[in-house]
Amino acid sequence: MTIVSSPADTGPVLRAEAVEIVRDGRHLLRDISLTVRPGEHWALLGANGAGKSTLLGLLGAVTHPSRGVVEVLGRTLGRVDVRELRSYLGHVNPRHTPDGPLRVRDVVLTGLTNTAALVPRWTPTEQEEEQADRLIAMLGMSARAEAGWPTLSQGERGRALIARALMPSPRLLLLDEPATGLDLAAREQLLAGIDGLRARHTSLATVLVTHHLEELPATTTHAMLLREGRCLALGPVADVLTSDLVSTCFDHPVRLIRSDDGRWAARAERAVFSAV
Ligand SMILES: Nc1ncnc2c1ncn2[C@@H]1O[C@H](COP(=O)(O)OP(=O)(O)OP(=O)(O)O)[C@@H](O)[C@H]1O
Repeated sequence: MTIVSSPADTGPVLRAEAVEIVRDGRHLLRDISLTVRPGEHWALLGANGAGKSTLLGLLGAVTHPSRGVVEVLGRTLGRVDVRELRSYLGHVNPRHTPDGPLRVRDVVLTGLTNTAALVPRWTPTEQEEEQADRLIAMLGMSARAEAGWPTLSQGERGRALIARALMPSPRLLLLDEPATGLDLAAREQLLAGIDGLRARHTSLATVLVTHHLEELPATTTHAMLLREGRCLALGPVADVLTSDLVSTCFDHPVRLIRSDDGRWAARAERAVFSAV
């Protein structure tokens, strides 16, 4: 599989400059600037309501900024057909609900038309069918390819939705809390799947939203910390994922631990009570 088909194949995959989003007179995002290059894997972290999903909506060409500039795959929002632009992106929304009694392979194929159901009178080519089967295999789902969507576990759905998002061979994959609702084994399988995907497709860029550091794949290269709609810090993970910055971000003292396998864990700092 080649992950190359999109406008403006060179340069940053995403660029936001001095972006603001205002709704009902309230700033949901303020002064956000960010550049994502091919091969970078960003984590977007912040407490509930910090603005992560709002920012991902901008980066996925779903919404427009109130002020500032957003370029997605080299195209400036506001000057481009966003529906066409979106067809070049992979966007994994764990709340995606397929329309109708679809099998896993059908749901993956709907990634090509970016629809909830199979488009009437649309028939995938042989190559597209093969692509779907390759992606299903890559995400470890071959044994469930013929299964009906309602019979899947949450973890299986998560992996099938990543395969769906990869159908248009995107250069950019956006993942909105992909581990939500997964049990321990399913989460670990999902993270291994994301690590494997990044290793195989070295120019793919990803942005993953979460509020749990334990849900970050080891291959995460960069992070942005959002707090109350503002960027608290951004850059390589070694600079940004520190106990001090994460404590400020979540308004709670935490100790950050990075284990030998490259994964992170956060522990709340306990208050020390002295005996009287
Ligand atoms: N269309 C809208 N109009 C008004 N307020 C909105 C709108 N969309 C989101 N908000 C508010 O903007 C803030 C940021 O929401 P957002 O969903 O981006 O946060 P988040 O960081 O993804 O949170 P969570 O971790 O809880 O999912 C929240 O206070 C939310 O209520």
